[in-house]
Amino acid sequence: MRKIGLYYFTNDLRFTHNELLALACDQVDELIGVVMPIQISPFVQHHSGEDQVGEHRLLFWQRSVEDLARQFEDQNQSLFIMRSSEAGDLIQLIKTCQVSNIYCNQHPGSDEYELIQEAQESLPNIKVISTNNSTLLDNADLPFELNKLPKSFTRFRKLIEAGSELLNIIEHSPAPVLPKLPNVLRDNLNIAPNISVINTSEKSQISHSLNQTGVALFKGGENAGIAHITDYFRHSYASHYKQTRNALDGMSHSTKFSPWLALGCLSPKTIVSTLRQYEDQYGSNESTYWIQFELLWREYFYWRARASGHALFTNPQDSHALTTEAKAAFNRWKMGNTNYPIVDACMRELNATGYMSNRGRQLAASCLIYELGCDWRWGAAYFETQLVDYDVASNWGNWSYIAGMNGQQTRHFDLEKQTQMYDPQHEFIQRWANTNEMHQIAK
Ligand SMILES: Cc1cc2nc3c(=O)[nH]c(=O)nc-3n(C[C@H](O)[C@H](O)[C@H](O)COP(=O)(O)OP(=O)(O)OC[C@H]3O[C@@H](n4cnc5c(N)ncnc54)[C@H](O)[C@@H]3O)c2cc1C
Repeated sequence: MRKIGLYYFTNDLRFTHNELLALACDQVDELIGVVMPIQISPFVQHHSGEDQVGEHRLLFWQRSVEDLARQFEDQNQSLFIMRSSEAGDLIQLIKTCQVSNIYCNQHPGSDEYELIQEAQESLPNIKVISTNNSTLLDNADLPFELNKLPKSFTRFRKLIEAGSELLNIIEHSPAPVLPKLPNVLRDNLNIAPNISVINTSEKSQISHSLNQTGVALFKGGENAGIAHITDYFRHSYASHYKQTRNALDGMSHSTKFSPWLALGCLSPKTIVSTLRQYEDQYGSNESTYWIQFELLWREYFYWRARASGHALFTNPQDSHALTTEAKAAFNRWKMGNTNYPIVDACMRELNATGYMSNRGRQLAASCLIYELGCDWRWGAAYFETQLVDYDVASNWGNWSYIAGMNGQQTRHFDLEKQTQMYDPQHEFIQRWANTNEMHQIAK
């Protein structure tokens, strides 16, 4: 019997160096590639006060999906988008196309994970092949059971680094050859009303409006991501990363890999593999090590999200008790009008570009929680709507970490002192003080 596979793309929007896609192409005779639409949940809408995804995040995602769709077209295939991320729609599609195998990344978000579980429970004969397609490590690599994940990052990192072969990654996965689309779909697309073909020739609706209000700092898609890492490692930035990474702006002060990593346009294995090549050629130092160190933070939050499930989104100090004053402060924070100049500059940068430095994120989060007395989840939810590099595990994990959840110490930053350290001449603050100057991003 012919095997029909369905590849469900979530945060692994890439064609090459996609081990799971290569596996699917090897195992099935016909393949349907579908992308999950970008959406924010009612929980996030409620906590952020926003009813849609910000234009920068949406545009980056659209470009990434289009880039992937183009790679499908190059092999005379099509990439589809689901009309919704409801399990019912997915189940309907599986039944209509007589799918036997589903391939999907092990997403750290509990909603995404449950969707696949629901499909599997309703269709017990379906084979679900789900691997860690967006992390450095696989479940089997972990030197501990997931329910015994170390509480502290340092302990986690040391255990991983002790198994040194885990991080000696040499990548060699050729671009896959796609099986053809199932005949049933090719002959009549109308039989699957819950999906539509991604048309790469249509101009994105929002790109025009974006030019009026902000700056697209990053171009979505695997090709743009590969161009970015190639360019990054062509320079000597990696050899100075540790000294520059905390800067509030400057495109080369930190790697800016995060948007492509978040959507899976780039695999972290590609980055580590390229980093190793750079070290072989130009030598390793504390800075090149530190890029790996930061990628291990990403890894830590991924596994923490997997271990926590829904608990990642809870706050024992429920915000119902919070006053309307806190809500008003939250709205001012979102707009960059808190009267804490460093935080306002960061928030205006986020709104104008969809990006904020790591230092900026820490200060903005600390201010919302400790100066303005808001529920940390409001801020996490707002970041979710805006960040081009939004990643459920890194975002909610970092916020809960600063808020001192999970038995961790709280992280309250002294904004005055941080301004002295990271913006002593107030250049960054000035750049964003006047919203008319939003386009002046430091290069
Ligand atoms: C409140 C808050 C929210 C955040 N939300 C996100 C998010 O939604 N998505 C996201 O990718 N990162 C998030 N981060 C982590 C970090 O701020 C960004 O990864 C980083 O700023 C991206 O810029 P870069 O690629 O130049 O980072 P670099 O400094 O160059 O770091 C290299 C890579 O390491 C990883 N990394 C670095 N720092 C962290 C960290 N603290 N936690 C997890 N991974 C890290 C990223 O993948 C990054 O691309 C958040 C941090 C905070 C404090």
